[in-house]
Amino acid sequence: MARAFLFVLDSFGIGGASDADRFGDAGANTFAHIAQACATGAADREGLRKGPLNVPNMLSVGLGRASATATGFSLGEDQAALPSSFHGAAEEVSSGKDTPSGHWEITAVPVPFDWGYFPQTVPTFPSGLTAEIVAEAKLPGILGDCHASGTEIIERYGGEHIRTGKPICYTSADSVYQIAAHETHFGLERLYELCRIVRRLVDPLNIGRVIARPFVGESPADFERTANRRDFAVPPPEPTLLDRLTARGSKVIGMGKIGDIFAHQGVSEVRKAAGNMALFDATLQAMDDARDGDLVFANFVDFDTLYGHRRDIAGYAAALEAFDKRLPEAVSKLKPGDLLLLTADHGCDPTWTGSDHTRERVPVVGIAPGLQGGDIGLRKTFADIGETVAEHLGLARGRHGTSFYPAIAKNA
Ligand SMILES: O=P(O)(O)O[C@H]1O[C@H](CO)[C@@H](O)[C@H]1O
Ligand SMILES: [Mn+2]
Ligand SMILES: [Mn+2]
Repeated sequence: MARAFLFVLDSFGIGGASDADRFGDAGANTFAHIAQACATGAADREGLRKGPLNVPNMLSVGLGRASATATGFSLGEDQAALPSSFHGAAEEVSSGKDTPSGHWEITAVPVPFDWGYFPQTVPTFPSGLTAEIVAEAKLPGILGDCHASGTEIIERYGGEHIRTGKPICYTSADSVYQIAAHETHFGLERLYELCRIVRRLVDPLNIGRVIARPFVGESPADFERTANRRDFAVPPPEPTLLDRLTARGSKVIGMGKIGDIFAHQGVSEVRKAAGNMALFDATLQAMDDARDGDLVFANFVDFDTLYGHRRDIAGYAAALEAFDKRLPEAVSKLKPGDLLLLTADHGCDPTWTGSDHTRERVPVVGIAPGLQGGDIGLRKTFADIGETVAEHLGLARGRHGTSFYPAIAKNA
């Protein structure tokens, strides 16, 4: 049984989703398009990075082979696989390409129902909803009321927000109601309280998340979002892997956004840190703290928020390279019987149009010292990940997904 470590590289898709055209995403491929841009020098940035995408450690646990399974794209020469490493790709069955759907499906609870979405109109929010929010939260009104990129809308309305006290409300292709407000002029606690009110009011519309997007700065040139983002998600529709683990007394340590994504259900402990690297440090500490039967579940959000949505190819490539450099530190923490698995919750191809997520397959790669490892092929649902971790940690089978544990354990 030992321990399990699940790392989600938020938005690191590898293309090839069979239903991508339903989302307008046919051909989107976060990994391949970044790698191709790097190969041509299109992702060079002075002082940041240069040349071909340099991720040898992820390749050594099978990222290249996982990509080949998803679409046929592989990055240069095949890398020597580490002993006990396994690799494959997984397709999402949930109806949305959002963060909660991806994470819940990873924990063996796919989301078959359709979320509520706000239309591509201005205003985007129903007038009755806005009237209720304004009245209950005693606001002078709202700004935005449209689909937008979070950084651009702060640039556009940040000044007016500070002057008028009206929060900036916007949405995206995801099932979200996002609220940007200044940490001091509006107040961080007041923003969270507003989000709680909105959470309740959008429940009947089946909206997945209300997200507080606090920022600081005094002018468009220096407005900056802070690490105090908070997501108010609806709880998963069924008990997840996390609930099944905590119910039998195991500890689930949720790193970064994990607690919020699961509406704090099944998460024994939340540990946060600002930025991927600080989060990596905190995750290494959590790996030390985990006992047999425990799960450390980490979400590395910068890939998505800072680079995917911002369509910043060089930034995304540099973030992958920085993560890759640290991977051996996590691998060195593994003891016989442990399982480390790297995956993603959806794509966010920085070469794609717009600023939304992209429907993609995700990598399922990792290492399980003591097991044989090998090719796990193309999995039909992310839920296979959750069921594999469940079997590894000694839980009974769940209702969704098929464990690939027998495949990697054979001849161990
Ligand atoms: O543009 P920003 O504010 O980063 O918003 C993005 O973050 C949201 C939550 O992940 C997504 O729905 C997308 O809209
Ligand atoms: Mn995500
Ligand atoms: Mn996102």
